[in-house]
Amino acid sequence: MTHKTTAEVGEFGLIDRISAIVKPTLAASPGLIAGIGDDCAVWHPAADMTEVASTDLLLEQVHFDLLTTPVKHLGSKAISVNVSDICAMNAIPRHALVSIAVPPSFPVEMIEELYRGMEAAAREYGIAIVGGDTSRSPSGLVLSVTVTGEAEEANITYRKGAEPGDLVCLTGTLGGSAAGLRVLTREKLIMMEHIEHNEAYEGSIMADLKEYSGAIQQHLLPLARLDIVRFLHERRAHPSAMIDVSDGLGQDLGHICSASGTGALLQENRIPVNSTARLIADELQDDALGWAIGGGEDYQLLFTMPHEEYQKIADNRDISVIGEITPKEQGILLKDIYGIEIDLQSLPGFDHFR
Ligand SMILES: Nc1ncnc2c1ncn2[C@@H]1O[C@H](COP(=O)(O)OP(=O)(O)OP(=O)(O)O)[C@@H](O)[C@H]1O
Ligand SMILES: Cc1ncc(C[n+]2csc(CCOP(=O)(O)O)c2C)c(N)n1
Ligand SMILES: [Mg+2]
Repeated sequence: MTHKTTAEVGEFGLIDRISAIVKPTLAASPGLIAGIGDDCAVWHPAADMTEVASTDLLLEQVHFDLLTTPVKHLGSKAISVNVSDICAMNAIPRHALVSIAVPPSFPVEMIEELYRGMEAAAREYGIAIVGGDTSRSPSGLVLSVTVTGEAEEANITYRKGAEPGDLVCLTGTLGGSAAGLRVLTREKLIMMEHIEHNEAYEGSIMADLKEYSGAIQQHLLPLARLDIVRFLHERRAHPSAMIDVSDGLGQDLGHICSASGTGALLQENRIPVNSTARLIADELQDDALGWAIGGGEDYQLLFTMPHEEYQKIADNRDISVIGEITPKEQGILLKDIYGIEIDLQSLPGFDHFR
């Protein structure tokens, strides 16, 4: 592969290349009037729909390590984590704006690969990438993605709205992303040690990561649960409150409970822990349930629903009932397999400043 520097193509040359890569996504926005190339993107929202918008930052060494993350995967993940926030409002994602700050040493081909990942994810979710911003970064790659979405006003689901007696529901499994990150970090450290001691790092000493792929995939390429949002719409089933699990089950359930003014009681034996995470926890002598509760980055949907409403979706094997909403005074508790109740808020979740 040849390597061009950003200095060779210049800012506008780079934007032209980016524009060409994301062009196929524009077909997803029939209401689009102007995409990349003017001071603003312009589109017609669908009639009678309410707009939602969300933005998230991804920083090198905070959200990703380029030694363990293929840039194409990173591009897809940057789109997915934002689409996940739109899904958490029970809305359908429509448009994305992507801003990047790039270190001068970063080859243009890697930026193109990053955008190929974004384009693939955008196609998967049916959203159009319609603009962004480009800058030099003095240290590390920075990505900022903003996604808009649409929903009928009555469908929009907030963190508030949970009521005592509602079931607490969760899509998919948890803990996979944290487990995947642990394996990737371990492999990186082994590689660095070999380099430090001037030893070859070759196939014979590289771990076979195949058996860990379920967790590594969950970490590098999480999928926003737009499939579940579409399913809820099809069944006309309305969650009373919803959030996506980005910082860990304990903390994100805490957000639903504090916004709704409720407590919750979860059953440990009902929490669907990723099976590869269990395998990895055994090997690393770590705790897969701890990753499920506090690891974060699984991007599953956590929602609450009255019993009658839940009957509309009870046949979906990918949605687990993990507990119930309780009055605020009862706290936010996890009943473990021995029947002992643990304060979920006392378990650590992800916090950028702690
Ligand atoms: N710097 C900021 N300025 C203004 N609003 C902010 C800022 N940071 C966060 N917010 C707002 O605070 C709320 C909570 O943000 P937070 O980032 O915790 O949620 P999230 O994006 O759903 O979670 P995650 O970032 O883990 O995916 C959101 O409404 C967000 O728009
Ligand atoms: C290099 C590296 N170190 C640590 C982590 C773990 N991590 C980073 S952000 C986050 C929560 C969601 O972030 P946000 O709240 O900003 O959406 C988690 C669990 C990682 N992915 N890569
Ligand atoms: Mg955020």
